[in-house]
Amino acid sequence: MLIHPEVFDAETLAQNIRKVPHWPKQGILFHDITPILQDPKHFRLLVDLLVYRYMSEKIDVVAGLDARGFIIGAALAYQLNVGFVPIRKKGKLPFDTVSESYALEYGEACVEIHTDAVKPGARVLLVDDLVATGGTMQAGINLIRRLDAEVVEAVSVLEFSDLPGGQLIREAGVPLFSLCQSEGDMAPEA
Ligand SMILES: O=P(O)(O)OC[C@H]1O[C@H](OP(=O)(O)OP(=O)(O)O)[C@H](O)[C@@H]1O
Ligand SMILES: Nc1ncnc2[nH]cnc12
Repeated sequence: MLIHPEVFDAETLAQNIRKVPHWPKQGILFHDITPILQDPKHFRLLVDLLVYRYMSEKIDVVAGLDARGFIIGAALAYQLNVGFVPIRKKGKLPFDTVSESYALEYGEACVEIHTDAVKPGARVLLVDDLVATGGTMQAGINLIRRLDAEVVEAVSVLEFSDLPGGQLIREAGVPLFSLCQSEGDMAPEA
């Protein structure tokens, strides 16, 4: 049975995101969603809020970004009764892939998707835990578009509203739905 969104709201989720200063490097305030996942009520709330949003939409497949997008995306796909496609960090997928490189606040990364993972014209929901610079989500959008499929909406648990990531995604023509917004990912001076 689904938790109705009026029973719990997304503020409950925001309160369960742990902030870890100076991880993975000095100056970054890491927003850790694992406390949501490890509590069955909050994990269900997170997934059910998204199930309610998309259960009446025509979605062909959910794609999840490595790594926490796998957890949320797979649970959502299961409930929506559609398939799940992983978009993985470089070198992990065994079959033919297309790749996109991008910059993170704390380094560089490259993500890949199997070339047969989504059909041309498929309506895809793209899921990750967080949008900071938007580089990861944008790379995922580019991959899906390169397979001639459509990103119906990009979904995140948390969006940093003081970074341009969300805006960039929307300007790329993809609606972004974030359950929570937060300002500032800079850790206080040590
Ligand atoms: O909007 P962006 O600036 O691209 O940042 C967001 C990404 O950063 C984090 O993952 P990370 O790359 O740290 O990898 P991980 O999932 O392996 O922890 C997060 O889970 C997003 O995928
Ligand atoms: N501050 C942050 N916390 C968690 N994931 C991130 N990805 C990029 N910046 C991040």
